Amino acid sequence: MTEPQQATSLRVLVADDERNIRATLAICLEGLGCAVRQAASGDAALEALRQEPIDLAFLDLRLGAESGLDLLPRLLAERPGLDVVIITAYATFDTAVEAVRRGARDYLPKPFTPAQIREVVQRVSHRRALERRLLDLEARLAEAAPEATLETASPKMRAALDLLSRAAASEAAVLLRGENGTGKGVLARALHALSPRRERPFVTVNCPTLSEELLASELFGHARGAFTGAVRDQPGRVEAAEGGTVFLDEISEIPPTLQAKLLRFLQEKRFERVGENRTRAADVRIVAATNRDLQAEVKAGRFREDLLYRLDVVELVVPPLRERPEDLLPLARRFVAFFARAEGRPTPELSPAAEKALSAYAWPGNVRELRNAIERALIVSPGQVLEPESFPERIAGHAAPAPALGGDFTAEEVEREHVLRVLARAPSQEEAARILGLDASTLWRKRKKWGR
Ligand SMILES: Nc1ncnc2c1ncn2[C@@H]1O[C@H](COP(=O)(O)OP(=O)(O)OP(=O)(O)O)[C@@H](O)[C@H]1O
Repeated sequence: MTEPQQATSLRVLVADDERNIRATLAICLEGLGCAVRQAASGDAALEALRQEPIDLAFLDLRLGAESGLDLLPRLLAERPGLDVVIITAYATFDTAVEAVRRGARDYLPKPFTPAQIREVVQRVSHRRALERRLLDLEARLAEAAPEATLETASPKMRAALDLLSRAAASEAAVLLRGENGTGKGVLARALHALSPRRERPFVTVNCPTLSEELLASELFGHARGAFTGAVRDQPGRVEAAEGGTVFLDEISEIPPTLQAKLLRFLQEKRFERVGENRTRAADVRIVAATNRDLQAEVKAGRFREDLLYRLDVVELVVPPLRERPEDLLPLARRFVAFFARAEGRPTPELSPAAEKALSAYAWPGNVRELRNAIERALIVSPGQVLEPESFPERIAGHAAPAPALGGDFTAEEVEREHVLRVLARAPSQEEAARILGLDASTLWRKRKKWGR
């Protein structure tokens, strides 16, 4: 995590009718690295806010004849994110409460010390840095994967999606089965989005990542003191998802005692928080996913048969990527476009050899592996065409041998290979044309002929 932003870049307004106070505060704030504006009246303060993106204002409770409390909402209306600290020689509990009620962040009785000012400035800088970081993370999360597509040309996937949309309308528990990375999480979310519960929360619980106690608490919540670290009452995911869907990922990893609790919850929609006797009810739909053969787990005595039958009222098998070859290239192109956009560069093309390599590879890690391979390919290949070499050897190795000089290839095959490779490494078409000694229109015609 980056360090919270230092006070240096805070822009601070000091609004006080006493010149001495303004000057003292300004010196102190400048000493902390802030850029300071001064205002002797309410109008001057408003004007300063209009002109500059002020972060923090110290506002006197009595600005001459004006009331700082009345001015406060006007300042906030001018700049909604502003932090305001009321300063006053007439400190009373009531005015402090009223100031906070009207939106002040803090309240400082005069005379104040430089240490108090430093503390205020540090608090504000710290909070602002955290806010920015949160916004940044939210933006990056939204960018992390392209919108999942439910379009498919694969008959197997089509059948799975048809079943998904039929199941969505019902209340039945759904079990998604498929290898890692096939998109079970994506489909669980799609099921929720297609269901009548779509306006309510979709909440994921990742079963293998937690200890038994923490998983129980994650699902059903806990009472204060239920275990070490349980410092307050805490609702679980089941409560957080009220009216919506809970997605239990990797359900086979759920320990036996919790299997019993989950079974009861599926039967009665009732549960207790860990460490509490009160029985609560929740209205949620359960969707679970597994990459294991749960029948085999039942036979081996690791998974309760009655729970399995409650979970797989509708069982949906998500085919691995190698069994839906029709989806491979459309998905790959989608990822190429997505990661190119994230880097702010034009979308490169996949060369025929690269397409061939991608199509021939078995993708044991499924859609996730494809996504990661494309993300990496864009990093290592700045040009406009992705060649097999842009991909890791295990994938590139599936490409047909490239036409080589002096080999059994036609002149056009060699020329095509050469031109496409230059296009792949050149930063622009113009530069590629220059290297190849072709004019732009000839290069364009050749590309068109080769379908590039
Ligand atoms: N149809 C799709 N369109 C776009 N992206 C997809 C699609 N299917 C899967 N992905 C992407 O592939 C990755 C893996 O998907 P997801 O996590 O849903 O798989 P999973 O089967 O739940 O995996 P695991 O079993 O490992 O939890 C994610 O980055 C997801 O965004």
